[in-house]
Amino acid sequence: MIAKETKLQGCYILEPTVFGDSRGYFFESYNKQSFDKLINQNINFVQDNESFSSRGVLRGLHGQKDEFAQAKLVRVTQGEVLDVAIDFRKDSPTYLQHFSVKLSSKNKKQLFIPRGFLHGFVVLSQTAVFNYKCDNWYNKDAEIGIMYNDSDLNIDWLLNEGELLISDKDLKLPTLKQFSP
Ligand SMILES: Cc1cn([C@H]2C[C@H](O)[C@@H](COP(=O)(O)OP(=O)(O)O[C@H]3O[C@@H](C)C(=O)[C@@H](O)[C@H]3O)O2)c(=O)[nH]c1=O
Repeated sequence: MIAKETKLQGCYILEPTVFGDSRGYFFESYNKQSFDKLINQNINFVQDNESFSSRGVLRGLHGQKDEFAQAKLVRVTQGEVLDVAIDFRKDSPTYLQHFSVKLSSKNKKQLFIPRGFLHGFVVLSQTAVFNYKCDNWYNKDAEIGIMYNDSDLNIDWLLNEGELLISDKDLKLPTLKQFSP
């Protein structure tokens, strides 16, 4: 596995070492010892999630507040998505900046998103299976979010607005200007 820090402090792109042979391939998708060493932190993941979505489905921008914040290690095991991490840490030099990367079952890239970030993705392939580890439990009451098309964040989702499929819940999220913590 190799890791490269993105422009957002503490947010890393990881690429596993893939062993291919006549049978197919093998790779370690997560190994606590090497992962912690690569990102120089001790992360204790406690929950694994999986979602399935069709092309155009956009989930986000989501986070959990205060002591319920979650760091996430995200990857795609079928299809391709554009994944977006937004630095939502008030004290960070890159506060409100975002980082986007295509994650796919083909490139096998993973993104580590620290606590205090918002996260979202849009599906670029016909369908996609999205898998992620979280270092804190889901807490419905601690959920926070910002509207995906917030004009201050100005995220390029690569697809046309008409192609997007978004939950009613996400369409009710506030803009940055409306957001009150
Ligand atoms: C996230 C989550 C949802 N749920 C339930 C609540 C709800 O009934 C159903 C669907 O939830 P949502 O609509 O919030 O699912 P979704 O929009 O896929 O939410 C996810 O989006 C991505 C971008 C993230 O970063 C995740 O942390 C998470 O917020 O699943 C859990 O039981 N546990 C969980 O950890």
